[in-house]
Amino acid sequence: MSTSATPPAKKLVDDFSLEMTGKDVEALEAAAHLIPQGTRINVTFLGNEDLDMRTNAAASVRRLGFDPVPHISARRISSESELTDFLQALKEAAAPTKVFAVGGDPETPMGPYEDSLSLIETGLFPQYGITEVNIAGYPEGTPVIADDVLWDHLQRKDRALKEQGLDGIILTQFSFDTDPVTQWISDVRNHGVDLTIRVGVPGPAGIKRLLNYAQRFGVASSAGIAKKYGLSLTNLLGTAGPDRFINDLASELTEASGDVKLHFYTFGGLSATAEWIQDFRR
Ligand SMILES: NC(=O)C1=CN([C@@H]2O[C@H](COP(=O)(O)OP(=O)(O)OC[C@H]3O[C@@H](n4cnc5c(N)ncnc54)[C@H](O)[C@@H]3O)[C@@H](O)[C@H]2O)C=CC1
Ligand SMILES: Nc1nc(=O)c2c([nH]1)NC[C@@H]1CN(c3ccc(C(=O)N[C@@H](CCC(=O)O)C(=O)O)cc3)CN21
Repeated sequence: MSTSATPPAKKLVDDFSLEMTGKDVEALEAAAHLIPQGTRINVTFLGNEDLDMRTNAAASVRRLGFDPVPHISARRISSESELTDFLQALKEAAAPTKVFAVGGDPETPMGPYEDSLSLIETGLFPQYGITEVNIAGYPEGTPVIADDVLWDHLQRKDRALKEQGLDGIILTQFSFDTDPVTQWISDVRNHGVDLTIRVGVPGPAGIKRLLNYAQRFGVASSAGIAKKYGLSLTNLLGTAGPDRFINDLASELTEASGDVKLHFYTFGGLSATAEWIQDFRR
């Protein structure tokens, strides 16, 4: 159950995107009737899945009438041929026009690509039918990368994409607090970056799971933030959804925020998220 969306929040939820893992193909089939045709569905690049699972998941997204956005994690790619094999397999199975290029959590790159800029700079994406590259954004920063490095790379990726005639979108790490998000959106614009921003929000999920992921990814979840979001620290068995977060965010955005949309991290709850969104928009 969720509280309902304010009118600006309804607008913000339009054209949302979702995320699935390579293990979620059956879950996507079950949830498909709840999701508008053409919706962007991202396919994660987790370390415990292989290229076939990811390709197969992207193919199911396409087959069910959605727009696949496969993730490519630079540091998890062991060779150039692994990258081109993956791009070729994706093209044949799912014909994606969009990818999410991200650095990847491994401390040391497993092959020739240290970061997402190196993936973009291979110039390979347009050769495989990709017209839009999504890149990561961190409203709260991220523990392993210094802020000045993040800003520098954001600007360089923006420029590299424009030079290749590729569209770009920023997809953000999830957050439980809208304050750093709205501040960061304004900072992005002040850095001269005009790309559409998809703010990452968790779908409804168990509080324990949400707090675990937050800790793993360096997302703030202090008692004050948890309370504001609706995460009860005394009821870890409960669940929490992003209704307050989305209503707050919608009320804090201004003309100067530019184009802002939402991306839902489903964390194993694809159907629950799709149902939650339907309910929230009603
Ligand atoms: N936001 C998201 O949804 C996701 C984020 N990530 C993680 O976010 C981090 C950065 O990715 P991007 O923003 O695309 O950065 P990026 O690829 O644009 O790299 C920016 C700078 O940070 C360095 N860097 C990247 N990953 C690093 C790491 N794991 N450890 C130490 N230095 C690193 C790069 O060498 C480069 O100098 C990675 O750890 C990535 O795995 C991973 C999956 C999803
Ligand atoms: N730094 C960083 N690294 C990431 O890998 C990452 C982020 N940030 N931000 C959020 C996204 C979304 N992420 C995830 C991570 C795990 C599942 C997942 O479904 N994992 C399990 C099943 C669920 C569970 O048991 O918790 C799996 O099957 O592997 C989904 C999305 C990874 N992502």
